Amino acid sequence: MGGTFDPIHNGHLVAASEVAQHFDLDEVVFVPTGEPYLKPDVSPSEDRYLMTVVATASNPRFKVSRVDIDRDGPTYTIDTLRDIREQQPDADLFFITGADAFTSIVEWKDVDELWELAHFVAVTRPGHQVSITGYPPDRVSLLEIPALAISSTDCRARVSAGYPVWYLVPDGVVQYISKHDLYRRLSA
Ligand SMILES: Nc1ncnc2c1ncn2[C@@H]1O[C@H](COP(=O)(O)OP(=O)(O)OP(=O)(O)O)[C@@H](O)[C@H]1O
Ligand SMILES: O=C(O)c1ccc[n+]([C@@H]2O[C@H](COP(=O)([O-])O)[C@@H](O)[C@H]2O)c1
Repeated sequence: MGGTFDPIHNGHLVAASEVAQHFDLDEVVFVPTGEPYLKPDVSPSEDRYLMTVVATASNPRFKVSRVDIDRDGPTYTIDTLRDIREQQPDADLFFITGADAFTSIVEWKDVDELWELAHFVAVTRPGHQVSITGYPPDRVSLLEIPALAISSTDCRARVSAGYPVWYLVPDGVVQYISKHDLYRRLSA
């Protein structure tokens, strides 16, 4: 599951857990982006990586990969999947996206090759419509999951405005945000 995770929140974790259960996955690898070229002004990748480590630590089936943050340049999923394929040549790969991310996939780099490297799972997300019609049916699935209307944007705005993010993000992530003074000085 790729994401900017700025910060990781319970919507991400529920999505990963639901997909793992539905597709009987051995593990879910969270891959924080290095340079998400469509998102300006993200927090340092090490902070986003460490929050992802903290958030996933209690689940033995959840892992975190550094492939995107250790690669220079803009982050493209085609590179993510090639790197993970190289590390795990025998794995059957699934790439998890929310409804909004899946809808933009036609604009992603080398989109036609993506289907060869992984099965894509689009999960439902409140406020976002999604359809998988027209995509390769054996390589793309749609999964309805419990609706959690949480976004990283909203979490950042809440911290900036002095509102709590308890129970929107895991406890360890609340503590990380506080200790490292993240999101206090947003301009918006
Ligand atoms: N509440 C949610 N339910 C389902 N999928 C989600 C949810 N939040 C995020 N996702 C999906 O998780 C992936 C990573 O999301 P990302 O890290 O960009 O979080 P975000 O909440 O969308 O962030 P931002 O608000 O900064 O755009 C994307 O595929 C996104 O669609
Ligand atoms: O490959 C691309 O061109 C591409 C364009 C936009 C997003 N992605 C990937 O989609 C995932 C979710 O991205 P985001 O920006 O919604 O956090 C993350 O793994 C990104 O690297 C990938």
